Amino acid sequence: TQINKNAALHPLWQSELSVSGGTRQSPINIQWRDSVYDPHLKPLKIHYDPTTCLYIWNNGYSFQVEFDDSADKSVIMGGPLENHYRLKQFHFHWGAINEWGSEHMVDSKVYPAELHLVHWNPVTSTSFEDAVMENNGLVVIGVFLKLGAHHAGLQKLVDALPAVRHKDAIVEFDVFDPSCLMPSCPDYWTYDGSLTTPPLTESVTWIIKKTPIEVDQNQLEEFRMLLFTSAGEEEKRMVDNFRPLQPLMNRTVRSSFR
Ligand SMILES: NS(=O)(=O)c1ccc(B(O)O)cc1
Ligand SMILES: [Zn+2]
Repeated sequence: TQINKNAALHPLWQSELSVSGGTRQSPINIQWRDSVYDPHLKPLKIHYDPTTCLYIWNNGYSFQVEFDDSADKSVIMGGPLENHYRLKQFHFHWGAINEWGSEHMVDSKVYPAELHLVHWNPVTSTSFEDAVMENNGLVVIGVFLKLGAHHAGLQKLVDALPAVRHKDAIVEFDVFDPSCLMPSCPDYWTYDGSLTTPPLTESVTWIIKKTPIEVDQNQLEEFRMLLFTSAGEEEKRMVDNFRPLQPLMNRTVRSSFR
């Protein structure tokens, strides 16, 4: 398998080679012209219950908002999916500057940040942890962030970031509807891939939204004030927490739009 040229990006991935024998690793560069329109792809249906939001925490490589996934309250279905999937958490990846930060790219265009909404299949798995190891146990929706207008929905998240500045910090985050982070355009690409951080398991159906959401400079800069490090340690700013591009190998990216 291809050895990542710039794997020495971040301690988390420093020792990383492409998962030995990995044939469906993520992220990838989506070549628009090579994607294949699939008329059988249905519209994605999203029903998030804002009261299932639990807390926000700094896990040492991103900030993450966790949801109560003990019932089918916040679910997605349709699109390329055969059944419904439960929302477990969402998090972001971003750069030190606006010139890079996203994990996926579109025709080699990189965005300053990327949102991942992580869901698991309660029909074939009994828990998220099981689903991580299951073929197609997970669905991650990727949404690109671009520099532009202030995002009022995101600001509620941004206002909580100072409280989770250090690794392992956690703060209650009671009512939040992540649908507000979804672009209104229904168009997406979909392909079979993997987690982009260890364990890098090849269990993810990726759904990448074509249209980015806009956030402003101050909001991006708040992301960059988070720390990889715990309280008391020498401070390391949490930036560039994205994985290098992985080879497409024998995969086709399908599009829901012509
Ligand atoms: N970055 S990602 O969405 O591929 C992802 C999601 C979940 C986990 B995990 O729960 O370990 C790791 C990476
Ligand atoms: Zn991610």
